Amino acid sequence: MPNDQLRRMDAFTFPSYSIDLATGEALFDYALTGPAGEQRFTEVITLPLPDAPPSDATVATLDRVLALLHLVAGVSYYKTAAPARLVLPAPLGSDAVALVTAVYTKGLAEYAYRNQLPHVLELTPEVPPGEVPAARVYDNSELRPLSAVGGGKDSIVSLEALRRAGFDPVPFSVNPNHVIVAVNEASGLTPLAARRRIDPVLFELNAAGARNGHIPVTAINSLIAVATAVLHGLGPVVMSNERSASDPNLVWNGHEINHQWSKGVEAEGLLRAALAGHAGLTEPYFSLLRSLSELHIARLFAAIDRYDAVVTSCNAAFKLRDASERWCRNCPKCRFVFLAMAPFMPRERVVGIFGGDLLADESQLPGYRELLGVDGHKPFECVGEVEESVVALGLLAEQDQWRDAPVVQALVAAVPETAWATAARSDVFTPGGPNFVPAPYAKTLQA
Ligand SMILES: CC(=O)N[C@H]1[C@@H](OP(=O)(O)OP(=O)(O)OC[C@H]2O[C@@H](n3ccc(=O)[nH]c3=O)[C@H](O)[C@@H]2O)O[C@H](CO)[C@@H](O)[C@@H]1O[C@H](C)C(=O)N[C@@H](C)C(=O)N[C@@H](CCC(=O)O)C(=O)O
Ligand SMILES: Nc1ncnc2c1ncn2[C@@H]1O[C@H](COP(=O)(O)OP(=O)(O)OP(=O)(O)O)[C@@H](O)[C@H]1O
Repeated sequence: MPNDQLRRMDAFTFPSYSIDLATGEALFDYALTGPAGEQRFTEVITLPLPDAPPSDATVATLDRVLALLHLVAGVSYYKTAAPARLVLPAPLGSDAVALVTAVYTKGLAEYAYRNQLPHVLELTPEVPPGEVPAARVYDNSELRPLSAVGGGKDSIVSLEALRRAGFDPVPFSVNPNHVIVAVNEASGLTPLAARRRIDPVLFELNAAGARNGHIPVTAINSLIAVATAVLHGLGPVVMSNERSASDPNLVWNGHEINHQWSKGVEAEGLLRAALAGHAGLTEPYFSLLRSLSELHIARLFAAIDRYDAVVTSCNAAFKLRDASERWCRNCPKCRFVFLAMAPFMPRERVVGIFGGDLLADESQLPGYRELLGVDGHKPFECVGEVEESVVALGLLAEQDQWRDAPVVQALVAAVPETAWATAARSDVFTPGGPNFVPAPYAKTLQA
């Protein structure tokens, strides 16, 4: 469909979803409609099948989770046109409406900002009137946790903490690539995996110039994980979303723009409430690392060395096409994670993990100046706060192995006095902020 027709679409709808329990294949249908016609999409998500067929009660709970996943996963297709109307397919309780509203507004906020589409930040879903039958209550709180694995340091820290504390976690990933497969192999645990196939029409529309941009992918992965946990009779989904994921990159038209919104604590609360209200799950989902800074997590990671040959946090390794093999060594996330790990490891270890020494390479300086708040705003990437970067730099400047590295020297000279003063008072190693970690898991990180 030509781009000018796409831009005249006035509504996004959710015609149907279904699951084939013999194959685990779920189909999610979407439509853009308007005077120029209709553009349909189908996303296919294949859940891993359990050994025994699920009970009727399990299928009923699963159906409620899939109903939420259907609504949330529509963001990928909505964004090609950004019509003014978001028309939901069935009556929905207030918790679920709050989740959907936030996913399409706050979750698409970076997209709205970059495409200059302020109406997206104000979208209000149209919900058909009617009662939603109450969900059966499903107490999953004491069952084995499903631990989401993204191939980076954060989920490794969670997996190992859960294991040490005796929770017997099951690793879980959506579309595991070679990095995630290698991380799972290094863990020695038996993982579960789901497959997600975005409608290829989306890539054709992108190539033809459709609107594009960042989407709240963690909300989608989280709901796929919850659906898998329900189908397999497992307990809470454990995520590894850190404290700084809740902090916005900037404010635009009075709205916070946060690249990591669906990793933040607000999204976590909304997802939990929607899953409790709409699907009856007592303990659906939480982030074990919520109260920790990225720098703190990096310090915890440094105490674990069995994943050094495989751990990869760089997003370029997770692209659907033309992915890098491991760290690309030239993006904000590579720069930040190198800076965060370096204070807690021998130099040769961190250089070995990344395959290069970013702090010896002066071409990295402009990117590091952004991370340290010397230039521009916090990059639209999964990176820690400016304060965390300054604290890390301060720690490096005290170490013989790093003090003379060219990038460290140049940055120490560039960081303003005020930033050093803030870093000196910093609480980056003190857990804090709101979290939803259930009581039995609260001591996990100290085990
Ligand atoms: C890997 C990555 O960063 N991708 C972002 C990038 O996409 P790109 O075009 O370079 O490559 P692909 O990922 O292969 O995607 C191709 C197109 O497919 C569409 N798409 C993909 C996944 C999806 O779930 N929905 C989609 O619609 C999209 O049109 C792509 O162009 O740039 C895109 C545009 O800005 C981003 O949407 C891609 O981000 C992925 C969805 C992704 O998985 N990103 C994570 C690595 C990520 O950003 N994680 C955040 C957490 C954010 C959150 O709130 O959940 C983080 O690490 O901070
Ligand atoms: N493909 C995936 N399947 C399932 N969960 C995922 C996937 N990718 C990321 N996640 C989860 O989403 C959350 C955010 O991902 P993120 O990339 O920030 O974490 P990470 O890979 O563990 O660590 P890092 O921040 O070092 O990259 C984490 O809980 C992670 O486990």
